[in-house]
Amino acid sequence: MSTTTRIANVRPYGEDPTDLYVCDGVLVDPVADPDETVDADGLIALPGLVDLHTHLREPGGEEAETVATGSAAAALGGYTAVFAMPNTNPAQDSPVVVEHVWRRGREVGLVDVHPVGAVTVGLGGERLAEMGMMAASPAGVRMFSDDGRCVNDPLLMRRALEYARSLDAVVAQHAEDHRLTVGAQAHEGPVAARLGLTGWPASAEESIVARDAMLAAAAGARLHICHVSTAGSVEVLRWARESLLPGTSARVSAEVTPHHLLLTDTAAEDYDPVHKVNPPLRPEADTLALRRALADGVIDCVATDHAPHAVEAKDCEWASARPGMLGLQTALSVVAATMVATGMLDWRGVARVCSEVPAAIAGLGDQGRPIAVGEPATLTLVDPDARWTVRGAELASIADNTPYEGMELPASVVHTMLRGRWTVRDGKVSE
Ligand SMILES: NC(=O)N[C@@H](CC(=O)O)C(=O)O
Repeated sequence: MSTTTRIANVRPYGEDPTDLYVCDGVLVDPVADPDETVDADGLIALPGLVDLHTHLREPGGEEAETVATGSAAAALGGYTAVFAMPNTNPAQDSPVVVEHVWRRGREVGLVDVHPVGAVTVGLGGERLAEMGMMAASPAGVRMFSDDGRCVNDPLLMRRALEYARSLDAVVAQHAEDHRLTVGAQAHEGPVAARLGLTGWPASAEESIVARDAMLAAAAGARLHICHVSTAGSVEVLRWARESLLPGTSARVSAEVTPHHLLLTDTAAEDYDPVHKVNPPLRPEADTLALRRALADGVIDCVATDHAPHAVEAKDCEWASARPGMLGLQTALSVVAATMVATGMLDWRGVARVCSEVPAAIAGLGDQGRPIAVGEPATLTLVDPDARWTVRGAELASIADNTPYEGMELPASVVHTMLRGRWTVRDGKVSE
């Protein structure tokens, strides 16, 4: 028998309080005697968050994260769908591996897990992977990326875009010209020079963004730029939108990570590898340009680049440490701190950049939907007035490499609902 739930006094998108009713996984008209009432006084309802950029590490990196622990972190962070990047071991470059990750996601059932397919075999940058076979697998892959590596060869990138177009898929590029970042450890600038760390120049990212926008325009294909980190990339994207793409069938979208909205290159001054990430943290002028670009739509959405690493990979000297930071459980709070508290986005804007737009970029039909009768009951309920202190050891991930350790952040996720089922209640994963 169907049960009905009333979510009482909730504020959709931060607007006026109302009651939402849920039955059989969808939002329905008011019901006289609901089976369950959840008091949501003071809470904001957002459509469930969608992350286009997550590293779940399974298969092969289970000492840092698994589909189960990463799904728990995602649900606790308010996410209802995540895209799992293919730099696993073996890589997600074949139908069998993407299907494995997709099935594990369904077994765990806390969040929709969409495996991203590799563009090239083994992320080796030499031969295209079986993109068509991955698209045809039960995982239905529609996003391809070599994330962690750039598809550096322009001819291979062109072929990938053309092939993706025929599959109605998007290529997500990790924009880094590897010829310009050999040995790079931190943003190329005065801070890295002072610390004696080899620099990662902004132009290594910006030149690939420009090149790939042109390749996408010529191919009439869909390109997504991962983790945009510089003011120059924003200007290239703005130019592509205004001058290059009109009149073509191409689409170019872009994401920014929470850590690039909040943290700057000076974080490396403590030489703590928890602050080492790819692309590197940039100077404050970039951070502020990224916030403005997210507010005005030149950057389309937020993606976490959740990158768990085992202790051995981080508890070492800077140069040997692996790049990457946890992000799933802190993303919404960092967006609240950088975009809402600064007045640059309201909660409707947060719904747009953390749910609606990423769902549209990935072509998800049943996520990022309006909070309205007849729509899926896939929701995140947020306490905008809460403040909490981040403790890596208390996060659901196996790894604890959060750059926000000990930091007090605003806004917390209280409940998460996936198609009418609570995945998180009162800040805890539902059994
Ligand atoms: N973003 C990161 O710093 N790390 C990513 C991959 C990458 O290097 O982009 C990871 O998989 O750890």
